[in-house]
Amino acid sequence: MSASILTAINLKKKYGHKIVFENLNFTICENELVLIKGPNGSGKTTLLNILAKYDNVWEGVLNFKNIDLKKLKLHKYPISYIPDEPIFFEGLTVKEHLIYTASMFGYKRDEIRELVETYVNLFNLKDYLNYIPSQLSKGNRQKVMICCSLLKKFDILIADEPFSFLDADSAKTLVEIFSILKENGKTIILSSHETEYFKNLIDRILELKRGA
Ligand SMILES: Nc1ncnc2c1ncn2[C@@H]1O[C@H](COP(=O)(O)OP(=O)(O)OP(=O)(O)O)[C@@H](O)[C@H]1O
Repeated sequence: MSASILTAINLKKKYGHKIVFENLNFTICENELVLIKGPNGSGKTTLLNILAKYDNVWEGVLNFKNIDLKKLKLHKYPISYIPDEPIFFEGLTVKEHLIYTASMFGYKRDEIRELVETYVNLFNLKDYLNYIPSQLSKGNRQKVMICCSLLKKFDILIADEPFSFLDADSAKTLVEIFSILKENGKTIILSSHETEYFKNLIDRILELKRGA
């Protein structure tokens, strides 16, 4: 059994008086692919946003290898996130997004060029490099977001409905990437209604109940 990488103790999230979840406890181990399941509105996106530091208003404890995640600054954050709705920088082209993202993680110039080229080819984004993401289709925007998230250095990759707008080839590519990440010891946490794509990679299911 691998060592634990992420531990949640008594997590609680509420919006006003509405409790999304409370007393939520779980441990995720290194190298696991964990599927977060639950009906619409059960709090999957809410939980992933908390894990990804997109949401800092919650109660409880979240530890990454015994380090309090709340205390880790963003530039040292070990989790990369593919959110369900892509978020981009105003006015930057696809190419600039990819280069800028990779350059924040200490890669050398040649490494950045090679990495960006690899992901651009994997997701067929070559024709869109000089576009602003808002000019692209939903699927291509999603692919740019996926590439940006993969260009970061991380121990854990979190993805919220990453297959939603992808065509079959891109979905297959993403599953292959998940498989390679797992081979390289990474941990993956994802929420998806399209489990058919990656069912063979799932190690464990974490089920959220409505109003749990
Ligand atoms: N900003 C917000 N303000 C108030 N309530 C919110 C907010 N965001 C989410 N919620 C509520 O929190 C609950 C959980 O929402 P969440 O989006 O996490 O569910 P989900 O499991 O991801 O749903 P789905 O499967 O539909 O994507 C819902 O009841 C939702 O209405």
